[in-house]
Amino acid sequence: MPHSDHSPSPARDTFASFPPTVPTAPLLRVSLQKLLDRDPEELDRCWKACCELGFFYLDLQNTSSQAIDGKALLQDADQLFEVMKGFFDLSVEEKTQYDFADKGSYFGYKGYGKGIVDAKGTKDRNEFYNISKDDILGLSEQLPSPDVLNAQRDLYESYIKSSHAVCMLITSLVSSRLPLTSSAKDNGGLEAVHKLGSVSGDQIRFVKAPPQEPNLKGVALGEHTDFGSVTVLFNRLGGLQVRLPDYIDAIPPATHGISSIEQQLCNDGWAYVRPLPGHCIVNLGDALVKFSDGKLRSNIHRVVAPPGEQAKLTRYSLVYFCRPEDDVVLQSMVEGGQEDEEKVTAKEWILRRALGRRKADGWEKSNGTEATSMRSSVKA
Ligand SMILES: O=C(O)CCC(=O)C(=O)O
Ligand SMILES: [Fe+2]
Repeated sequence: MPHSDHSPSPARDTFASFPPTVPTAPLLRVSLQKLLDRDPEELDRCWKACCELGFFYLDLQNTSSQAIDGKALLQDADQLFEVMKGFFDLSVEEKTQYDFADKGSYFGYKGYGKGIVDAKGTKDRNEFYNISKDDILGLSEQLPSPDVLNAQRDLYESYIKSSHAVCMLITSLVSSRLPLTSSAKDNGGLEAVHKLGSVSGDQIRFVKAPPQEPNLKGVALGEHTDFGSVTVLFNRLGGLQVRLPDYIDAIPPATHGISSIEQQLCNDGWAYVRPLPGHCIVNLGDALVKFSDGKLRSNIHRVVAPPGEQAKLTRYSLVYFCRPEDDVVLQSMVEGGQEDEEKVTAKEWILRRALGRRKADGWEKSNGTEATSMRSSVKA
């Protein structure tokens, strides 16, 4: 059974083995320290990445700031990779006790094959465990969770606070550059709708994808845009792909040797994201597209089998999703922005999108801002 395999776990050194044979996405590398220092060039580069691709690397090394300690965040992430392995090693029966989808919640466990990856209802090939920020910070009731995870609440709290701070740094940068309406400015801009201490759908996600059959056009996690505002992602093996807009070219492979399946997986603008040690990947979600009336980009991405020799390894990833406060209406906050007919709150939006992907016929209803993501030019 794929979800109870004991294939080798990736250690830090597996970062080095990303193959030179596949095209990769040219994500900008942005320095956290320089952003904290308000380095004008770095702020410009980060803003550009948010508008053009909506994905960039954030270098967390060598930060000396009290505001956000990048090294501590990296250490928390390292520890959480171990914690999640301990959890995923539990029996399927035990893990399934923590699936709360039938109670209308996307927190807790999602078993292997219990989500869909396309409109045809094809089953996913990964497991998730979602931990609510509000649960950990005592803003909501504590959900049942297994002992192996309960023991780590202090670690989650530390990771949540640092990741949220990273998200707020990005949020405040884009808030300062967007032409916000005067009422949005008076109300405190984008930061004011993402307060750590307010009730929201913010969450940690643990992901495990076992090795996929090599002859399969395997998609572990179907193409999607993220539902919320800013995502902080740690992965160590390849497999994440972004679908590049037509104004951004992939970095060609350094050497020959791409497999025919990998080649097919790079059709239509798809390119692999190379994991970088010491960095997280930051990407923007649908809520920022809506608040900015499409000026910011929430790019389509998916997870396929890791490329090359990495395909034999089990892939883990760790995510923090920062989302608007539950009762915030997802609508334009910029001058001249289009009025959305539908006044949907962040809570309704996330529930619709997250739980729709758990139903065989839920694909269309659970779509987000993919159409905006596939537009062919940057909005002026
Ligand atoms: O595992 C990854 O690298 C990406 C995961 C992801 O996109 C998600 O959970 O939304
Ligand atoms: Fe995602």
